[in-house]
Amino acid sequence: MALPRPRTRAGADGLDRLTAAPGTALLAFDFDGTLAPIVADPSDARAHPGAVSELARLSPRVGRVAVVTGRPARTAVDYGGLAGIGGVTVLGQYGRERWDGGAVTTPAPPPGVERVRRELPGLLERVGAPEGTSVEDKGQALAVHTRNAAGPQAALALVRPSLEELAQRHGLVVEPGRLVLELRPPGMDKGAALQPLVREWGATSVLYAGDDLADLAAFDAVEHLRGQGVAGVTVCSASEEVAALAERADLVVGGPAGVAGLLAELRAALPEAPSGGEGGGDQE
Ligand SMILES: O=P(O)(O)OC[C@H]1O[C@H](O[C@H]2O[C@H](CO)[C@@H](O)[C@H](O)[C@H]2O)[C@H](O)[C@@H](O)[C@@H]1O
Repeated sequence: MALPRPRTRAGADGLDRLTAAPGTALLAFDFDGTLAPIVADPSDARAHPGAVSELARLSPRVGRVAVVTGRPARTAVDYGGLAGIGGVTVLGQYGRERWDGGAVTTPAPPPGVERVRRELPGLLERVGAPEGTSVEDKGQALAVHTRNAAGPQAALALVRPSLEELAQRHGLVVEPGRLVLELRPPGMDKGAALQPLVREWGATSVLYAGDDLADLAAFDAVEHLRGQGVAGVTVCSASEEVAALAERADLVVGGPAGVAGLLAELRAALPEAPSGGEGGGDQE
């Protein structure tokens, strides 16, 4: 299969420049919904096997690979099998955490997180959150999931006003996602996380793939970087749950399996890695 042609001129230029100079390309990916198929229980999420194996093969052929996720960095490393792949950086919790093949660097969460942790169970009970609503405690943030409620969208709409009030009262923001509302610290987003990586590695091109609303900030960053001479391609890992990314992206592929396919096509378009270069993990 041939590498697909982005539907925008800027995206096509971005992909051309990436394949012409892969050694200074940054490939960045969201985790859930992009590298990992969406599943009912967040703790069951694992990267698509094809995506992981293609990342391992691609990593030695490009400048750098990054995963930019709302998950804790360590969770993405473990669920993604990323510790076995060299040249990968993981920015977790929307860029508050960083893993580079070693320990995770993470700041202390602001005090509002602990206050929200204490108040959340009582609040969900008071507003009548239906059975199946669950809380994922990520240390730096708390996520309220409704995927397993009988009416997931209605449940989300029911709890949203109270969660917004709670977040605001404790200096947090609400990050909406796929049948989830996260209460997290302000001041960081995936775009603010991505841009310093591009500068740090002197990337001349960047590809960013995502599936959810939080990835729009990274799409914004790619478009901003184009204005600064960094070529860019945005990729939507499409689903029936989110329309906004497909409308914006240069390339649209069918979920994590489609991302794996795109990575295979990209690899085929790049020169071979130096011998022995593929798949080696960073030292932990
Ligand atoms: O930035 P991401 O890597 O996309 O992470 C965003 C959130 O994804 C996870 O929730 C989503 O995936 C779950 C597992 O497939 C699914 O059950 C849930 O409905 C989705 O919203 C994760 O649990 C969150 O912590 C992430 O922030």
